[in-house]
Amino acid sequence: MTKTYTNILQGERVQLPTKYGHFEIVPFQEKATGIEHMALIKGNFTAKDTVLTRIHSSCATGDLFGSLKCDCGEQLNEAMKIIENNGSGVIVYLQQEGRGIGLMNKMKAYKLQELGMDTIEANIELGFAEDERDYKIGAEILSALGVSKLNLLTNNPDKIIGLEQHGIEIIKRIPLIIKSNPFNKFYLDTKENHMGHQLKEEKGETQHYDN
Ligand SMILES: Nc1nc2c(ncn2[C@@H]2O[C@H](COP(=O)(O)OP(=O)(O)OP(=O)(O)O)[C@@H](O)[C@H]2O)c(=O)[nH]1
Ligand SMILES: [Zn+2]
Repeated sequence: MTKTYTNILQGERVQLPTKYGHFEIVPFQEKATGIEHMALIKGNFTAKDTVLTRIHSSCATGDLFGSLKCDCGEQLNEAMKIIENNGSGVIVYLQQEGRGIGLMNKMKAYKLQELGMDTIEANIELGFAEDERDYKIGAEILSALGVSKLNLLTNNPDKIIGLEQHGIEIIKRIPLIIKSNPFNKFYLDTKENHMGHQLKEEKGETQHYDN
């Protein structure tokens, strides 16, 4: 049954057995644009629970094809494993390809990176901000699922700010650090040194390595 919220429609929630564990999946559609997102859900929670959550922006190259140029695919798989082990949690999968610039532009950005630019310079050269995403729809999807307090799996401080701006409370950040490889080392270094991503071990925080 479709449910209607302010900016989104929520579709049918169904079972999704995966190689990482048994989840449920539910689609969402933005009313204004028709853009579709989805949430992967494990277990039961109530409004007062702090829910282990990953907000993941789509990366077709990494998530579908296992690209080694970024850490997205491994982060997604790792988040599913962590939530499965936890027994409950949510992954909100947002259609925000290329940090919100879309696939055509992301490939233009990759071409510029082949010519020597870093991931930020390439976006700027194309006339975009370094990151075009916002987390309003992500926050609305969480609200639709009855989630308002999170332990958030991320290295990206912008996600915390972006969700808090839309009424979601972040209780704890849990790093999601993937070992670098020769193809993504420069990209990960750029995220750490110029985009504020926290990719080093912090005192008191649990590390997750995908080996
Ligand atoms: N424009 C652009 N986008 C990229 C590039 N490499 C990866 N992406 C996109 O970057 C986004 C990464 O999303 P996430 O993995 O959710 O988030 P993140 O900002 O890396 O933060 P984490 O939560 O720490 O993973 C995806 O939308 C990818 O498609 C690139 O070189 N240029
Ligand atoms: Zn990626």
